[in-house]
Amino acid sequence: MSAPVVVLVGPMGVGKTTVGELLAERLGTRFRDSDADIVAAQGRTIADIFVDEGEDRFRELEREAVRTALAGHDGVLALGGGAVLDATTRELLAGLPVVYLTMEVGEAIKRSGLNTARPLLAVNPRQQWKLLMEARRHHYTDVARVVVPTDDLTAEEVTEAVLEALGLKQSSAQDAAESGISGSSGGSGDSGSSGKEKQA
Ligand SMILES: Nc1ncnc2c1ncn2[C@@H]1O[C@H](COP(=O)(O)OP(=O)(O)O)[C@@H](O)[C@H]1O
Ligand SMILES: O=C(O)C1=C[C@@H](OP(=O)(O)O)[C@@H](O)[C@H](O)C1
Ligand SMILES: [Mg+2]
Repeated sequence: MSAPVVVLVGPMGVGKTTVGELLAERLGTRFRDSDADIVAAQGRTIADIFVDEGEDRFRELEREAVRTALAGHDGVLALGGGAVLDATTRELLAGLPVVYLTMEVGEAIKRSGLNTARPLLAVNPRQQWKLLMEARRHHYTDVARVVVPTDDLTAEEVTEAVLEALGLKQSSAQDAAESGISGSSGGSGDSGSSGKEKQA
């Protein structure tokens, strides 16, 4: 049975979809996103599913979408921000290379606050985001192998930090060997922001 090489979790707008695509490119593997799978299967937007059938129904669809993706995908998988609310999903994530992308509330509002595609933030986004994080933060932490803060980083920088945090980044010696450069010294100027192992 295949298993994803990276699973991204974290709040709405933190960059799971964006960084997931970049990671898949860097790793030469495929990208999958539970929200996109739901939209494709349902032929409706996430916002329409929430309006037509409510959040509970969306969570059911999400549970099945995540289960299917976890069982049949060996690339990078981005989950919707609320997927970790489901206990079965959290169990399925045990032992996998799960990365929790984090950001502060101000950054969250910049990235997604005014985006009506995310119905849970449509009204009073700052307060909603804080409430959601209070309810979810411990789940993200529980399922994650590593935590990668994303404030003040570009999506490309977050991608590098994720690779580094999971030990998937080639050393500069390997990079140099593959690109035919010998006697390399010094890095690319890449600094800081590597992910940290989650505290027990
Ligand atoms: N590191 C980043 N810095 C600034 N903006 C970002 C970053 N990562 C993603 N974004 C932007 O934030 C928005 C939400 O990103 P997205 O990947 O959809 O997040 P998620 O899938 O976690 O909800 C998009 O407009 C995206 O371009
Ligand atoms: O956090 C959530 O409850 C949600 C996050 C969204 O995905 P992103 O985290 O990719 O924005 C999407 O699944 C839906 O709008 C609900
Ligand atoms: Mg997304």
